[in-house]
Parts: sequence; structure tokens; C-alpha cells
Amino acid sequence: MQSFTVQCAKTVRGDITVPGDKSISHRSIMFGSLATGTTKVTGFLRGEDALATLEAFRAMGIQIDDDGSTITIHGKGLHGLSEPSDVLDCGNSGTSMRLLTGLLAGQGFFSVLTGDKYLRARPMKRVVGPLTKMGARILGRDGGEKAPLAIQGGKLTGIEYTSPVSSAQVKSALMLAGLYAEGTTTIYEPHLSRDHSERMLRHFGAHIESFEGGVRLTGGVDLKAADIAVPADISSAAFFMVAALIVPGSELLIRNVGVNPTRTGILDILKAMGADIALENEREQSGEPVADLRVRHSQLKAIEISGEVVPRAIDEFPVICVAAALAEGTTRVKDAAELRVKETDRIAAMAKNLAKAGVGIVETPDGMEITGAGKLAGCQAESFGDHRIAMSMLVAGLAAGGATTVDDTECIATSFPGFLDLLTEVAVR
Ligand SMILES: O=C(O)C1=C[C@@H](OP(=O)(O)O)[C@@H](O)[C@H](O)C1
Ligand SMILES: C=C(OP(=O)(O)O)C(=O)O
Repeated sequence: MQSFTVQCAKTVRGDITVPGDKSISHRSIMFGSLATGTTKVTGFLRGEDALATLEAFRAMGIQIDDDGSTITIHGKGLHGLSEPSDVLDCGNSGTSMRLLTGLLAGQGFFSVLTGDKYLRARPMKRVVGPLTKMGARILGRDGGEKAPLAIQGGKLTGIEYTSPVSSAQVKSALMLAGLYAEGTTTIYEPHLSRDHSERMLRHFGAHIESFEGGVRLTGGVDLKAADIAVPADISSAAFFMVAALIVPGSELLIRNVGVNPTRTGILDILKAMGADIALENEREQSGEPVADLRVRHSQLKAIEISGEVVPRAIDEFPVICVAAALAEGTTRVKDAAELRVKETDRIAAMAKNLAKAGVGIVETPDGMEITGAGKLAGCQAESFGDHRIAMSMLVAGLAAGGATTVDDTECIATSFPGFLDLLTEVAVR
């Protein structure tokens, strides 16, 4: 098992670019494969999660070339996939498994999805349930709650579905099934989750109706290939934003970051905490808003975080915990029970790790209360096999007294290859 140790940084400085957006990278492969014609993707994230999706489509007969800079997908249209001869391995990726479940439910063939031990423990009924209502035939462990999932594709009918959780994976799985369903598919969610599927489907020429509280699409629409420039992932940029905010004298420019409003909860939260973050050079790229982010060290203060901002920052909570640990006062997080069913229970994992760094965290069923400690102690932290926990604790280590070691850091390759080198590069000692 690989571990990594960081020392306190004097300051954090640099002009950096982080890897491509994970959500958009997954979708570029999926929708590019289902479109008619050739889709060229630049800025694709070569992290394990997005590569698991890429390999799954290759296994279903799609030719996908990678020359090291551009990914070229030779799309075969909505009905061009063929039966995979083996189990499709989604690795650690919930997005691959849940979106593929929706897509595979509408195919004329049989398939099986599996993943690593973390993914096989995550809830799948949230997609299996509504897909079954559309006519899908899916079997899984624990009554269809856990992978492996066996999917006998077939005829689907559009439904109206109100999701109890704000989840882009649920919404996108049903939209992918909806492409194959007879009639229209309508999905309502409590708060708007990330809308990359909607934007990319429109980019490929499909008609999707987005309205207050939901989205609707009609089955059978053909998708036309269109090139995609993937912006840098704001969820990856978040680690460097917090690093610059918590280390005195820091200034970082993070270039070409996706700032889709359904993803910018992290900016709203950090700014409410008093962060100095400026958006520069705002522009649009393949239907997605993009900007450069300039971040300067700031004295942060505690806030309350709940409601609609939670799904817009869902993957950033581990690193938000680190910001809160160095803020003045007690930060309260509510409405975030989803954090308990990610790669690990992210509330319990951060509470355990930050306690070792001398920070008081009280867990609640749907969130936590974090009381700023003024300074952090170096510690021996655990990743729990979760990339975002590992990266968050390494960022915390830049502002801690003494060394911080994080064990089991291989998982970082899931979403952020090159993270350790970039962190070492920006930390001035
Ligand atoms: O659709 C997506 O690309 C994602 C949606 C979110 O999951 P949920 O839909 O479970 O909230 C997020 O946590 C995940 O990292 C990526
Ligand atoms: C939750 C995450 O991803 P997924 O659900 O795709 O595994 C994540 O990247 O933080």
C-alpha cells in the first residue's frame, strides 16, 4: 500500500491546470458512442473512472482511438452497440455503473456490471427501481440493491418519476433509458443536480426540455456527432483552491475550469466563508461555461451549509471540511446524507481524520458540525480507499504543524492522476 507524506508549506503559488472534468469525460464517451459519426474529445480525463467507461464501450464494439491528446470515438448510432462477451468492470466508478445500467436496460442484449469492493457496497436501487418501472429486467445482490447487476435489455416505456434524491446519476440513467423508451420520460428532483447530460445531449442535437424541478425527453431521437473540449474539473480545482486559501501569503491561478452553475456550489460556499476567489476570462466551450480562477489566502469564517447548494458541491465536502477546520467558529452542514453513500462514508471518514489533526467534528445523520481549530496538527490519516478523502487530508497537511501522512493513496488515480506532483510543485517550502 502506497502512502504519501506532506510537510507544512510556507506558501502556495503557481499558475496551474488540473485534469479534465470527470462527469463530462464519462458522458463524452457515452453520448459520442451513441451518436452517428465521429466525435473528437480534447481535455479528456485519463483517470481510472473515465477510462472504465471508455473500456466498457470498446467492449461493446465501439472503436475509440487515443493519440495521447485527442480521443476519437467512432459512434455507431443509438442501436450500434453489441453484446459484451464478458462482465463490464466499472472499477470504483458510481457514474459508470449507474449511467450504464440505464443505457443497457434499453439494449437488445444481456450484460453484467461489476466494480471494486467499494462500488459493490453502494446503493443501486435508486436506478434499478425506476428502470424496472420502465420495463427493465435487472437482477442484483440484495434484491437489486448491490452490484454485480445482470441486465437483460429489452423494450422500455417512458415514465414520470420523482426522485427522492438530487442525483445526476439517477437523472442521467433515466435519460439514457429514455432515449430507448417509447413515449416521453420525465424526471423530477428536489434540487437541480449537475446538468451535463442535458447540455451534452443538446450539443448532439437532441431536444431536451428542462423546466423548474425537472427534465423531459422523448425517445428515439438520433444524436449527431459533435466535437467536445472538456474543461478542467472544478471538483479537482477545489483541492487547490482550499490549499491557497488556508496557507498564508498564497496566490494561485487555476486555468480553464468548468463553472457550470450546477457545479459552482464550492465557489458560493467558499466566498460566503470570506474567500478571495476571482473568475477571470469567462467564456463558453462545447456548451459549458469556463473561467480561470484566481485564489488568494483569506481568513475564513464559519457558515451554515444546507439546501440547494448541497448537490451543487456534493463532491467537495471533504475539502470543505478542511476549510471549515481552519475557519473561525462552527460550520454546520445539513441535508448532506448522500455523503454517507459515496466511495466511503465521507462524513465519518473526515470526522475520524480531522479528529487526529486536533479538530472537533460532531457527526449528524445528514451532515456535521466542524469547529475551527486555529491550527492543525500533523497526523497519520487514512484514505478509506476514497480519492477525495486522500487529497483533502494532503491539502490539510500543507497547513499543519509537523508531517501529515496519508495511507493508501493509490485511489487518487481514480479522478486526479498527477495530483501528488502538482501539490508538491505549488507548495513553497
Ligand atoms: O453524474 C455524475 O457525473 C456525478 C454525480 C454525483 O453523484 P450522485 O448522482 O450520486 O449525486 C457525483 O457525486 C459524482 O461524482 C458524479
Ligand atoms: C462520488 C464520486 O464519483 P462516483 O459516484 O462516480 O464514484 C466522486 O468522484 O466523488
